[in-house]
Amino acid sequence: MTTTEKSVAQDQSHHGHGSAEPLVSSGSFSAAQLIRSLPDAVRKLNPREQARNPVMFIVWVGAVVTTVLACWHPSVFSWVIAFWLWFTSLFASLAEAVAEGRGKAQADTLRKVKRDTVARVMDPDGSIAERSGSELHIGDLIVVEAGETIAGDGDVVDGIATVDESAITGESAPVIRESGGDRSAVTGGTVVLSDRIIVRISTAPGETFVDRMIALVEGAQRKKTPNEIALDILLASLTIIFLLAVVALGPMQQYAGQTPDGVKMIALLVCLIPTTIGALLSSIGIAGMDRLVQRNVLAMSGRAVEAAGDIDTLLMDKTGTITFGNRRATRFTPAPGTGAEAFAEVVCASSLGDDTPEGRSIVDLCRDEYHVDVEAMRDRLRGADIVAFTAETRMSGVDIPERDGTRHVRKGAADAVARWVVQSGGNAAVDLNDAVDQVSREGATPLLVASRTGSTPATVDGLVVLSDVVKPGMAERFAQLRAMGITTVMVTGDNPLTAAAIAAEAGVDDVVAEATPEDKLALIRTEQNGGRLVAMTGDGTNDAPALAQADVGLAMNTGTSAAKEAGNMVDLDSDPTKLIDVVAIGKQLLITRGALTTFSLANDLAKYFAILPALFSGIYPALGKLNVMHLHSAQSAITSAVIFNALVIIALIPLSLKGVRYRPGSASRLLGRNLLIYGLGGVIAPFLGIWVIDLVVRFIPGMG
Ligand SMILES: Nc1ncnc2c1ncn2[C@@H]1O[C@H](COP(=O)(O)OP(=O)(O)OP(=O)(O)O)[C@@H](O)[C@H]1O
Ligand SMILES: [K+]
Ligand SMILES: [Mg+2]
Repeated sequence: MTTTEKSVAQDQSHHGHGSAEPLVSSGSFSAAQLIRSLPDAVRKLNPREQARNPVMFIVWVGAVVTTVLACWHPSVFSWVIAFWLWFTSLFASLAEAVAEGRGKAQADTLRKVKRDTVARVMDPDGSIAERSGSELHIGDLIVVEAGETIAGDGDVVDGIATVDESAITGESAPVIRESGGDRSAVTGGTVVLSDRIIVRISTAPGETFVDRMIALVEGAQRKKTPNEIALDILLASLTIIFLLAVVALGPMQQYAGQTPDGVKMIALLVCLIPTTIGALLSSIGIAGMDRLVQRNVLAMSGRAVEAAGDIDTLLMDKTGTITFGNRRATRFTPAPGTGAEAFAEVVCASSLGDDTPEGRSIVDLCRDEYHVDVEAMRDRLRGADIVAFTAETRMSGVDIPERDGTRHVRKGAADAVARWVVQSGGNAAVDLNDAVDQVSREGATPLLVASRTGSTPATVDGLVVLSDVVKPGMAERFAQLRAMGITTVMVTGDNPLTAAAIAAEAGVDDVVAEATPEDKLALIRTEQNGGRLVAMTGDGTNDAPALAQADVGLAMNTGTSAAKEAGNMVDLDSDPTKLIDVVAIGKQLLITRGALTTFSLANDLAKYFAILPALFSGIYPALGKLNVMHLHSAQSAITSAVIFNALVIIALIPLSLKGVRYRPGSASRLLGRNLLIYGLGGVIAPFLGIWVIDLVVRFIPGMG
């Protein structure tokens, strides 16, 4: 076994792990995190930071004004309220600081990966110059050999190597990176273990994958999602309504012959406005992203995480996503009348210029099994025109100038080659059709090989069999997706029979074969026009348009740079069924936000009714009868409410970070259950909490 083969085996076994892991890892949380984040939370109390959150900004302004009033007319009551309003602001900042703090350690680890490396840059004339990794430009070609660190992100344009990506993926098994195929992307900071590759730099220093990962885990570039903005607007509107309602109390009190008390009115306002969800909203979002990072998925936008929670359809490509993606030639079948050796010569000619992994595996088979003199063949093909493989033509080949006219050789998908044969007046309906179907039904990929010289009709020469292996554990994971209400569709450029065979083995719901990149894109648009949210996973450059169009575009880390750039998520483990976790985490995020919003609003409403009787019984004695909890006085009631309001934030930080439990099931039942727990709980909690706090607060001197 060569090093390369050995690591392929490791690569494959490592993919298998994913299937046995739990559905959603609940985030960790410890009280120590609260203490550690305290300095950051204090830093967040500056007005610029506070102004980003309308609800909490009102609390902050309230705390400032109350402090001024307390200095002006000092009283125990004013000072107690001022203190607890500052605590409210601090607790809210703490929620965000704790959520952000969890990414900081990870960011520090990643920074170590980013240390500057010297790159050997290949100039157009072939000479090599050493340059610092931070001075690389897009398009530069760098040479990396065994034992060296890759200086920047890019695609392998020449060679094949095993690469240690553990610094980024945490996975110790080396992976293969090679030119030409869908496993060409390399990440700056990873280490080449064997062989030598030439990499074309695809990202500018400072904007690399690791840079983006650091920004992501630190939450530095976190933007509010449209849903969060909508909720912010709703909360701000509620805040304005309550502000007006509280201001209107002033004249009412004056009318009743009392001087309005500024501190009391500010305290009442803070109790009424939705501070709980206002304080926890951003930490819920950050925690969602963080949970994905824990699962080795990098989400480039919060919007994608939310969309994942509502996905209806999942599209996947076949090779490299459902299968391992090292499609290799395993046997040749010549057409009747063509000799095995003659056929191997033709196949070899068609593949010598084909720089895809499939093409190289064909040349290997020609040399090893059919004893073709590959070097002699290479010499003979010097003046020939290479026809490179494209996903549109689904063919590759070569045009060789010969004495009696140009000899055209093509190999590719059976339907594409058949069309090429018919176009030149040849007969594609050869005796190989049964063999093609047979190979396809096994789930292998048949490539037809055909040729013609000058203007004579083309003939089919034979068949190449490419084999690939379905990643283990697919069927049960797709069954889980089905239970979540998600339809799985395999879209592949391969022929319908092969596609159907692999689809059956992998257990997907639907399959689309012979799809070009445009077809994949069109399929997503059709789904989206039908009002469905679509996720796409893929690894190839030909998947990039679809990855960009999908609501959730999950690119495999093994894929090409183009795919990783186009998608809005990257799975470092390159496991398409990871989408199950992504969906679960997205759903959990939406559910958690819904639950805490329900709780917050119910809570505020209940607080109002809990303290109203005690507050106004001085003005309207009849209200005193409604003071069912026998709160001590107006002052103690409002103080208790403010304290309760602040403590609720602290109490709910763990839930906002860990998320509400999510199990696949009917959405309406889940909604009903959450309304019951968080709606009813939100109504009852303030009555209990304020009653208990009031029992203590009443002993503070000056509480009436
Ligand atoms: N090097 C090659 N030369 C000629 N034909 C090829 C070559 N590689 C693949 N093909 C043919 O082209 C078809 C499409 O390949 P492509 O890699 O574009 O598929 P795809 O759309 O990415 O689908 P998937 O990745 O799911 O197989 C293959 O099924 C195969 O028949
Ligand atoms: K409140
Ligand atoms: Mg592909």
